[in-house]
Amino acid sequence: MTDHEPEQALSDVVSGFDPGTPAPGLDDHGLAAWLATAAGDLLTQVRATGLEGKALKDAGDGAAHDLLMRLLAEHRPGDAVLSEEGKDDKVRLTSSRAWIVDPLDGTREFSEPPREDWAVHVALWEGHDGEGDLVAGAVAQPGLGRTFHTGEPPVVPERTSERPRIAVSRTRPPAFVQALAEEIGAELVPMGSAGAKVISVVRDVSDAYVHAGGQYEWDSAAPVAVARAVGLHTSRVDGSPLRYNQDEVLLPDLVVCRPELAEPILAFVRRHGTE
Ligand SMILES: Nc1ncnc2c1ncn2[C@@H]1O[C@H](COP(=O)(O)O)[C@@H](OP(=O)(O)O)[C@H]1O
Ligand SMILES: [Mg+2]
Repeated sequence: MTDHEPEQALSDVVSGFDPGTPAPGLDDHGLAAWLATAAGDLLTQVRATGLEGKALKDAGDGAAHDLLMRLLAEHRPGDAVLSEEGKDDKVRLTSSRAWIVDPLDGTREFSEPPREDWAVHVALWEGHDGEGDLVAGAVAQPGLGRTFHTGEPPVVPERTSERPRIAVSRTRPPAFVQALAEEIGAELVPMGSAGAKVISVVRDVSDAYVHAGGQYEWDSAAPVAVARAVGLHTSRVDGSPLRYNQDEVLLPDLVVCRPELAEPILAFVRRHGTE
């Protein structure tokens, strides 16, 4: 294989990709799921081009972003969009509808086949003047062949582990979560992608996801919409609500967990902070 072959394969994949058309009259939940699934399918093809490392990460981020922007402009032309990979158009702050998308969450893990802890996030916020909330969301996890969304929220299985399992970043776990785990008798489950970690709670692969130290609205919007729809607890680590479509898109910490774990986790943070 010559060096330019992966680039040629990428160009063929991107130009040849056909997402099809959404079913007529599809509602916002269904559209979010359709969009996330389509971008996930494209990313799966991008991952098979032979690109590696940074070239693969950049190709995935760019291809998924371009596809989502094109499809949103086509199917929801009046709506604002906030994407990790795009310029932040502040028109979203005066729009009553803003899509918040992370075209490829867990970019690092995407570039490490066959890891499956990466995802596509598509969420919709509705409101006015910064007062509003998430109304729909979808998280595609192509490595699992599944898209989790608010149109058909899955049933969270009975908890299979008596000892709580806390999902944390595999590359930058917050230090306080180790102390938290010791205090509540939990074990840590390191994993990439904020979406994959929230979905691990939905799937009973973990019981909580605790993060602090940095993150943006797109990292958590769609996963949090799904987590709320299935009845999980979602908040900042100080217990206050997660707020989206804000002027400042930094949203550096969160707790998503089975409802019975919220109080022990939040009580630990009240007592010890996150430093
Ligand atoms: N301290 C931090 N500052 C900024 N972003 C962070 C962060 N920790 C995690 N993230 C973002 O949250 C997502 C999940 O991270 P992790 O896998 O470490 O848990 C990643 O999104 P992207 O892959 O979309 O960049 C990552 O960039
Ligand atoms: Mg992300």
